[in-house]
Amino acid sequence: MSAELTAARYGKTKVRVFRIVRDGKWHNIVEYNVEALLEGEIATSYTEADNSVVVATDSIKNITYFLAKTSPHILSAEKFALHLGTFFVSKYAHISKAFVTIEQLRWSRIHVDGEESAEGHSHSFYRDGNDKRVVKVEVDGSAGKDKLVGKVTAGINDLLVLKSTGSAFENFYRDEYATLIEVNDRIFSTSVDLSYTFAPISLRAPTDEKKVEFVVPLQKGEEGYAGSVWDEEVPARARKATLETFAVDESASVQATLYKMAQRIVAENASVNSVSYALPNKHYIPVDLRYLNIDNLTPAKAEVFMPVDAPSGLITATVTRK
Ligand SMILES: O=c1[nH]c(=O)c2[nH]c(=O)[nH]c2[nH]1
Repeated sequence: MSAELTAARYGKTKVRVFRIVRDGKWHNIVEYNVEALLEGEIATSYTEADNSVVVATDSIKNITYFLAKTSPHILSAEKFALHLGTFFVSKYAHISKAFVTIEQLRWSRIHVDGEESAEGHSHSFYRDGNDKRVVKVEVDGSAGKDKLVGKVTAGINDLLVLKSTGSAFENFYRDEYATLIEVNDRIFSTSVDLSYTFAPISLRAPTDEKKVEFVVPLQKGEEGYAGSVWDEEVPARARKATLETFAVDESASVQATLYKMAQRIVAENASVNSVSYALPNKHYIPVDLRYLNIDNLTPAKAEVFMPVDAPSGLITATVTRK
């Protein structure tokens, strides 16, 4: 029997980064969990115990903190991920690709009655949700270190939502295994995982010796600006489309609501190529109180429910621009 190495990628994960950007008395903050993985001419580190090709994962962590301190793009997860990926591929001749994933935790300004501005407090924040923004970046230098290509996927994980009506599930396939009762009114709850992709972008290689430069190619308003990942409004529009569609849709199924959410994100974001959702159907079962002669089962009378952790349905799909 013989076998060979067919894939190899390594790096650091769960690098926890908190950064303050001070603008006078106004503080801007971000909290990121960063993963940075590298590919390239590293096979011998696996096959021949040759560590000379290994940029230590400890160094990868150190670089993440170094750029968190020095990158002018730290407040944007997309730009910071692209900056970090560009650095690895530019700095190390034998590293051809970098895969950077950033999970951004929520911190929003506290609003204090009669104090500060409408934007909220200048330096006090709270965690206003357990959903995370997720940005996945691949920086590919395999066609040449001056021909860097960036591939970006971004989205949201763990956005928990529930609606107490406006959801039905009827006319599904019936056979001897179908025990589920059709309902024209039910609870619909899901924990949204959303991701959307942009067309690959070309990235400018750093021109300085230390390879720390990262130039955002074109800003909004500049000639040739293509939107794409540089459009900082995409995350807010995608979150709003998800929440609003969920709220107002008269849902025939998780599938049908998912499709409407994805359609709206594609329609509203010219640079988004495809949208994927993974929606667990978190079941809430009306408690049967017939043994006490109490009706808690007919939809209009169903008031007490048992939330079910497992199993849940899991509805997924990708909608791609034609
Ligand atoms: O919206 C739904 N989609 C399904 O595919 C499904 N299957 C099921 O049992 N309940 C539901 N609900």
